[in-house]
Amino acid sequence: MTGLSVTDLHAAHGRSPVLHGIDLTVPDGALACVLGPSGCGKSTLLRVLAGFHPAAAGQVELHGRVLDDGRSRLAAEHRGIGLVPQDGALFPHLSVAANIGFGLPRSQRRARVGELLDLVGLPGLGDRRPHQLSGGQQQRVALARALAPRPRLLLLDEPFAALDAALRAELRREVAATLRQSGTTAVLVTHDQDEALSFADTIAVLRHGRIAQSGTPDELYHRPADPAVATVLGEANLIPAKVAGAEALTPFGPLPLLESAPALRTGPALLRPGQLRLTAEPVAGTVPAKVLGSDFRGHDHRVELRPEAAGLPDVLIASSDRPWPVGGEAHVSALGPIHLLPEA
Ligand SMILES: Nc1ncnc2c1ncn2[C@@H]1O[C@H](COP(=O)(O)OP(=O)(O)OP(=O)(O)O)[C@@H](O)[C@H]1O
Repeated sequence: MTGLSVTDLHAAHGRSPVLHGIDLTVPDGALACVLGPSGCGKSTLLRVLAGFHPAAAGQVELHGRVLDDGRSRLAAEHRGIGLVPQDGALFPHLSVAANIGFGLPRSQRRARVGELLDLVGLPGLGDRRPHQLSGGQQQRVALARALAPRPRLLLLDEPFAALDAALRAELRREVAATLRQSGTTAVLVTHDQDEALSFADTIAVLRHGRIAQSGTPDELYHRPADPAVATVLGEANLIPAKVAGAEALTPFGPLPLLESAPALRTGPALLRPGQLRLTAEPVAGTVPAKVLGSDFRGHDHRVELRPEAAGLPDVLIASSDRPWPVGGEAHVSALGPIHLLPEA
């Protein structure tokens, strides 16, 4: 069943159009992510969904009920939509329990607040004030407060942006688990591709107020529609390729194709850093390269290389399980399958 359905949605700030025909479908209970750079219209989209900003045209529907069709709109307080803002926006003078129970009928408050404190992993902290909590705990309270009235849709506006990297990763895992446990349909907006890839069942890439592509994280990462989407989802090496039978001819030799019947015959092929292998000695099919940089990232080393072969980009990015001496030589080979993209 469809939870949220957005059709040909347009919105503007004054006379400046910001959203130019957004189509977005989020199945009931699914977690969706809208990924895009600053200024592409993410917050405007969330505000239209929440009912704080009017649609200029198009339609927003939640569980079959029209919320806005560009002419009439349902007031924000009647939409059953929760919002977790970037900074949590807790009431500083109220306890954690009072923050969570703020919008609830008095009779339900105690039981529901206790349930939510357990759900977000903060049992026993109901009497504290927000300033007595860490940043991550405050965001969990903001999530609990948004979930308290059992919203039909939860909107999350870069809710982890202010947290440090380790806590951000941990909290988004917890939040995704909490939302799945409560069966809540949710839309998260972010400019962080790791967040989108790890959080969502479906990702929509927003570019200049238009959805450039939507699909599962796996589809978008491995089969982006164009070079710009490829880059938004993570580091991308784009190398020239030409289809020949079941393979593509590339400067790394013939490589198998991801699609059995590719739509394109030539074009840049996508190789993620993990698809490049480095060896100290040349072997069949390797391309020599100079090591420009080697950075340890915990789980791997990001190696920047300048290939010494015609037809390749100036810089290649590889992922390696060991560091490579900067200024030294490495030999690069590529692993298929590869996916062809239209020219940028
Ligand atoms: N209140 C406003 N009045 C006029 N223009 C606005 C207003 N709010 C946003 N805009 C413009 O609309 C466009 C989209 O802004 P929006 O805040 O939706 O983008 P965003 O993707 O959420 O950006 P960020 O990630 O930086 O928050 C931008 O060009 C912005 O300057």
